[in-house]
Amino acid sequence: MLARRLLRYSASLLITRNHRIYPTRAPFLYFSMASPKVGETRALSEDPVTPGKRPRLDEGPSEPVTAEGPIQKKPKDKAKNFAKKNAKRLKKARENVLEECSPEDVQWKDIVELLEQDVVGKAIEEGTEFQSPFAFREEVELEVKAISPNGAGLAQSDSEDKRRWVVVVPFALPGERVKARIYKNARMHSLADFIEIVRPNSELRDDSRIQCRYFSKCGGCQYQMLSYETQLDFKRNVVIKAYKNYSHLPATSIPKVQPTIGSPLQYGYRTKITPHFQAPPSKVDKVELQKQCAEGKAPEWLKIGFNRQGTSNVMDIEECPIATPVLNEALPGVRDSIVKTIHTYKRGATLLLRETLDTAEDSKHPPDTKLCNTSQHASIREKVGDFIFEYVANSFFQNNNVILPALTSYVRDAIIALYPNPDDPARPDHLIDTYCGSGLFAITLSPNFSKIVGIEISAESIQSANQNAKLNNLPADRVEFRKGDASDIFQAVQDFPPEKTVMVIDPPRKGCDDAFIQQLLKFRCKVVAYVSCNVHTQARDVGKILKATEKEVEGEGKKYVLESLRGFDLFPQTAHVESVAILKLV
Ligand SMILES: C[S@@+](CC[C@H](N)C(=O)[O-])C[C@H]1O[C@@H](n2cnc3c(N)ncnc32)[C@H](O)[C@@H]1O
Repeated sequence: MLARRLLRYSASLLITRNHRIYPTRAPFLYFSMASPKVGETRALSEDPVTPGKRPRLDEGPSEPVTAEGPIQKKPKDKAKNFAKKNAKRLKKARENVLEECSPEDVQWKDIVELLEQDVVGKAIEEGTEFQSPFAFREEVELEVKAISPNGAGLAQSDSEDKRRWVVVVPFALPGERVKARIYKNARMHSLADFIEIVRPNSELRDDSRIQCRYFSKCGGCQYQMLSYETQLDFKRNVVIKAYKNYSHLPATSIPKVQPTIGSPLQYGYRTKITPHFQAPPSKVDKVELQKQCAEGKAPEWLKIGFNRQGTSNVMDIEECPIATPVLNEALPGVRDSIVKTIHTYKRGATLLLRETLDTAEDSKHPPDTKLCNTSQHASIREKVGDFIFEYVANSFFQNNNVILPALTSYVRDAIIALYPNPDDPARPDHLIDTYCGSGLFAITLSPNFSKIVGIEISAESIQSANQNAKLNNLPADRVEFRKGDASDIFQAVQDFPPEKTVMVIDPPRKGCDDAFIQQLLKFRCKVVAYVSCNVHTQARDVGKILKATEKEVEGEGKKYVLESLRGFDLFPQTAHVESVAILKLV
């Protein structure tokens, strides 16, 4: 009987606590939940939090579907395979060391805070940290206690035997009572689908604010029910918590986090969207499909859109209110063209819709007309204040154009504020823009610096950046872009005197590597402006930089201090926050 299945591991397992690994006794793991019915998958325990493919409750079973219906497997084999897979997953989960600053790690810290370290420590020692009190697909009522940086509510049951467990429920706010359905059990927590609000927190929630018909199903937005002011406050708290949890700095070294700067547009701001779709199921009758496609009738299995919340299942999306009007106008046509050609696809694909200024020389449109580009390799043009930027459609550029003047001028002003007197000989006038992309910071800050270099790993972006310098009439002997790995830049900038230099750092989500930080510490430029789309890795890196200089100088000489910290809301209605940290050598 599956219900009495006893999984025994004889080898000692390694379990992590606070990122330390230590051996423990070999645990016996009992699963006492009701046995799964044949044909039903159940997550007894899985790798913590990684949302993977899972059967959608509203979409029926997860078996491969053919034109004749689901392929039937022998029930006995299924149960056996399931138990085997589950045992493997559990073993992996127990051995899993969360990567510092990963989304799982960030959430785990909140779970520990909510449950309290003692409770978590005891469960780990007793080997019960994967023994969920909830069954797969169980519907539960929960009290939401906190909100996670990813925008999901962290909830607990008020029944005594289930209280020492967290349930992560999207679209639920602190102070609310919600109904949710468990779909995955992990270490000391479960993931659940939001079902409904039982008791709203009307101080925070007003559902009449929601502007998207897919909200609470699509995984794109989390905060449409909140006032914009509350969204900005939540994001400020994410910055505060990130520095508390990841910088390892004393509270006295962390300045008061300034209020988050909002986006001038809270809907219709996103200049790039990437809807995707899956290929026709292999058993589909291609001839029949082709006929259907020619008539422009979308087959039922074809979904073109974004991932459903918490899954990698695509949901059909016909409009996206956070995308610009130009992209929304183009979307139906792009979708139709896929419907008509879907029979030609052997694999799924991701579409690109990117807003661009019309650059055609023979254009009949008025100046500054915006168009939707769908080609991956086209040249995109946008303006940031008075500056012009061109870049290849599938390369990196910030996706909220309307906030960029505020973001770039904030970075400029925060640097200048450290040396307000233009005649101050100590005022730095050299700028190194690392991870520069197509030159956003180098070019927008160029009026305030006499010599500028940008470094970037993508040859295509460097080509765009050099072209952008020309487009903005910046001579090559003043502004130059060089292809290179940021970890290796300091060889390339030996003509930049550190005492005259400001450095902008804007790395990808994973932050800077140790090689980069070591070289930065050696170079020791006067000011560092660290812009980041992942405040957790930013906090980690800033902590490393400050601690290293503090240790080296031991109270003497120059060290970095964190002058200011502030979030920018590049993505309203979502939980994302961009963070700007200004460091000064004193
Ligand atoms: C977040 S984007 C910032 C781009 C630019 N600052 C902007 O705002 O448009 C990060 C950039 O870092 C580049 N990059 C990633 N790894 C790098 C590395 N090791 N060295 C240099 N550039 C890198 C990426 O190609 C990307 O253009």
